[in-house]
Amino acid sequence: MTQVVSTNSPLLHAERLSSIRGGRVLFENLDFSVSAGQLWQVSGPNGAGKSSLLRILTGLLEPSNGVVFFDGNPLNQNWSEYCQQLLFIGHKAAIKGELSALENFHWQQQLSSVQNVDAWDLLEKLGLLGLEDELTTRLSAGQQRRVALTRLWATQASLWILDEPFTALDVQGIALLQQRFVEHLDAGGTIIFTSHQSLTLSGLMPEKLSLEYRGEVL
Ligand SMILES: Nc1ncnc2c1ncn2[C@@H]1O[C@H](COP(=O)(O)OP(=O)(O)OP(=O)(O)O)[C@@H](O)[C@H]1O
Repeated sequence: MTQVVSTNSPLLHAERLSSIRGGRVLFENLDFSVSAGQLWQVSGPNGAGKSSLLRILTGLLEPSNGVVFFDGNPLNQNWSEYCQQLLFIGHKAAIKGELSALENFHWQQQLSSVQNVDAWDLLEKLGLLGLEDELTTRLSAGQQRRVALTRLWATQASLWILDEPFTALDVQGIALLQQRFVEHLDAGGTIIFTSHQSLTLSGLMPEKLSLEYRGEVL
């Protein structure tokens, strides 16, 4: 069951966020608010700073300037609550190549708060049945992505931050993931994701945050 934060303030609020990396200003003075139950898509060309922004929102990367608020408080003052509510899947899917799909699932289960889901049902849903004992490093890119995404069916986190979750998925995988988005949003959950593609499932109408590529070096 998704835990929904009850608050009148935005779930997540970015104030005057700036990021300078590799000697380039990626973005400056970004202000936006994400309410519980919303779907946000961060888009922009390669190198525009999408992953950097997501990592700042997760607290993994310090902004050069600005503050991220969760439930009305700066992240560092609300850290333990934030970690309980957050599920982050980065661009490089967090799976262990030396473990099988099944072992990866169990490993993830031990790391995070999870719903009681049947691993075999989940592997079947994600088209991984029959591959459960294969080392994930030997799976295709799309299959590895599917292993990483099993977390979305097992988590209790209400806020999902997902970097390129659709990468490498086939048509059926994309549809499955979009359906999972719908279920999470219907349950009051919140999703912020990056993608170069448009969502195809009707009913999924993300708020858009577009970053531009700024080539000038400081
Ligand atoms: N670890 C790092 N150290 C220094 N600079 C970095 C680092 N990672 C990224 N950068 C800089 O930040 C810029 C933006 O990277 P980022 O990954 O946020 O872009 P992106 O919009 O997610 O790109 P893509 O669409 O290719 O995934 C890069 O072009 C690079 O100059």
